[in-house]
This record gives sequence, structure tokens and C-alpha cells, in this order.
Amino acid sequence: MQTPPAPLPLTVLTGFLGAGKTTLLNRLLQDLALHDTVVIINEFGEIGLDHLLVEKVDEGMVLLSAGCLCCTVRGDLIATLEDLLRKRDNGRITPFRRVVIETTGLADPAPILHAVLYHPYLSMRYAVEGVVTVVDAVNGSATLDAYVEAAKQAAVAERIVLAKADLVTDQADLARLRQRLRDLNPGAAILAADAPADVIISGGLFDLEGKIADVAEWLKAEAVEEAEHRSHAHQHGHHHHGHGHAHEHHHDVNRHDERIRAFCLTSDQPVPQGTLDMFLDLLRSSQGAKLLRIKGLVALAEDPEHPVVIHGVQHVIHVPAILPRWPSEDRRSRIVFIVDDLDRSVVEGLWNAFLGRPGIDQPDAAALSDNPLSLRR
Ligand SMILES: Nc1nc2c(ncn2[C@@H]2O[C@H](COP(=O)(O)OP(=O)(O)OP(=O)(O)O)[C@@H](O)[C@H]2O)c(=O)[nH]1
Repeated sequence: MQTPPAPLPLTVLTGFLGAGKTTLLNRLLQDLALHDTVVIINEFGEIGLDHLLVEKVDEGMVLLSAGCLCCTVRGDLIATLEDLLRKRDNGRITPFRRVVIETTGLADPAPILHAVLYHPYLSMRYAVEGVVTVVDAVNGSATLDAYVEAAKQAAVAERIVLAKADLVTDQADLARLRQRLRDLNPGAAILAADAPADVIISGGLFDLEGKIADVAEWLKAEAVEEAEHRSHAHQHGHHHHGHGHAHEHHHDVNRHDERIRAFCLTSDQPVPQGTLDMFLDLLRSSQGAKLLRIKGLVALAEDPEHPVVIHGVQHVIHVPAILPRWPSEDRRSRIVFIVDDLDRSVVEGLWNAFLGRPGIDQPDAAALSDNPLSLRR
């Protein structure tokens, strides 16, 4: 039997209007590391990739000088992704090795990831590497203040690229923006716009052969746990300050940033498969829209030596891989959540209930399964 072809890494490049996405892509595509990339511009109108245009391949598709293809999505992104595979399989276009989708500035990257992850065929042929979000170093803070979409884009990113840092006059401003991004998304690497192309685009869960790369690096559970401790200590610190200080602090923290939270739940005991499925199912059906991102590594009671990887964006949660071994000595199950307007205690209560951990005012798993609507707030 023929082995299926290795899935092609797919990255979503997002960032607010004018953040610097096209400028970054122009540079990245000239790098040999991104040779044989297809860029899909998910918007109507002109292709902003200048100086690279060489040859028109098809309606809406051009060949770029660095051996990359670029196409614009007219209607359906799914149809475009399928069409690209067909042409590649038939040898009608360069056998591209990765796909980058550039979204419009206001877009929520989640539906794009859903579309691919949900599709029975595309989910086999493309390996979603994740989201790269470009943040404007000059206007980033103001944009985060004004648009919750921008905060969400930063919160779901695997990597954040700071563009226009060369235009920043006050380095303290830049340091504050970096800290704010770290608070929104403790697991994401924050990169300079001139970082190497392969660091910006690859480095996700899968390598080019479709093999699981560095799971610990992808999960970044430690970074999330540390950030939680920091913010916890911070909150406690404030109880001891006088009123004036707390008041100042209140003005400092933005309402969007307050809504978006990252936390990590763990379990020392392996989790039965059915329990994990039910937990994720209930969470998804009751809190789907509030789950921006879920990443995890879980020891199943049935097979604790081979941890399963969990990957979710909003209400789509899937298990892209079962690992041949644990990436490190740490064999705790760890699930990192990035949520919008959802209390840690709600998710933790559900997790504890399913794990059979006792808690005050906490329904047990059977009651939750019987009446999942009780979770909806
Ligand atoms: N100095 C400087 N200017 C930059 C940098 N990145 C982008 N720009 C400028 O910022 C403007 C917007 O950049 P684009 O790359 O078009 O931004 P975009 O995110 O693709 O914009 P939209 O597609 O309209 O959302 C352009 O005038 C760029 O020349 C940078 O790192 N440094």
C-alpha cells in the first residue's frame, strides 16, 4: 500500500491593518528557507507582493521569482486549497512544500484553521503549523486598546513578530508593548521583523517531513505557568498597597487584556480516554466561543507511555498526533488554555470534576454529563 504523502505545513500570517504583514512576506519569500512556498492572500483586491511578480500561472495565481506561488482567494479558501493540491499532484505547478495564508487585517484566524482542521481530506494533507501575528511596534499599543480583534490575534499566535521597531523612539514604550504581548500570550515567541525566515514561519508542531518536531517548545507550558504565578503574585501584592496605587493600576490595565487569559491545568495521574473526550466535549459545547486556543500533552490511562497531543482553536479541538515517547522527564498531563472572558475556575472545576478531584460547590462528572447546560453562563 502506498504511504500517504507527508502533510504540508500551513501557517496563517495575521496582524492588524497596516501592521506590516506584506512587507514581512516580501522579505521572507526571498529567503531560500521559504523556497517552494505557496502564499494565499485571503482578501480581495491587489496582491501587495511587489517586485516579485514574474509569470501568471493561472487566473489569480502568479509565480514569484523565488520559486514561490502566490494566489488570491476569490471565494472559497477550501476550494483554493483543494485546487492547489490537485495541481501539485498532477505536476501542473511547482511542487510547493508549504503554504502561508495572509489574512486581512481584521480577520479572526480561527475560522481559517477550522476550515482546514475540519475538512476530512485537507486535514490529512495540510499540517496546521499555527498562527504568526505581526504587531506594529509603533501603533501596537493603541491598536490593542481599541480593538479586541487585535488582542485576540496576538493571543492565538504561535509567534509574534514586531514590525517597525526601527521607528520606535522610546525604547521603554517598546519594552512595555513586549510585556503586554507576553502577558496576553506567555507561550508565544516574540521575534524581531528581521528574524530568520525559518524561525518566523516554521518551528511549529510539525517539521517539513510532517514529523512532530519539538513538542515542549510548542506547548510552552512552563512559560504559561510562570506567567500565571507572576500575575498571581502581582494581584496579591496589590492588596497590600494603598487605594491610590490600586487605582493607578486599574487605569493601566486594558479591558481587552483583562479578558484574555492564559493558564495551564495539569494532572499527575493519567487520564482515561473517555474522560478526556468528555471533558473536551463539554468544554467545547459550553464555552466554545471563549476558548481562543488549547494546546496540550496528555497521558492516557490506556497508554501512558505515548502522550497524545491536543490542539484546539475555539470550538474545534483535535488530536493531531500520538507521540512515540514523552519529550522530557515531565510526564504530567498539561493543557494550556488561552481564553477570552472565561474564568480559570470554570475550566478548572470541570477538569477537577472529571478527574474525580473533590471540590467545594463542584458538581461531579456524572451530573455534568447529565446536564451540560448547567455549565453555560
Ligand atoms: N520603517 C518600517 N516600516 C515598515 C515596516 N514594516 C512595514 N512598514 C511600512 O508600514 C506600512 C504598512 O505595511 P504593510 O506591509 O503594507 O502592512 P500590512 O499589514 O500588509 O497592511 P494591510 O495589508 O493593509 O493590512 C508600509 O508603508 C510599510 O512600508 C518596518 O519594519 N519598518
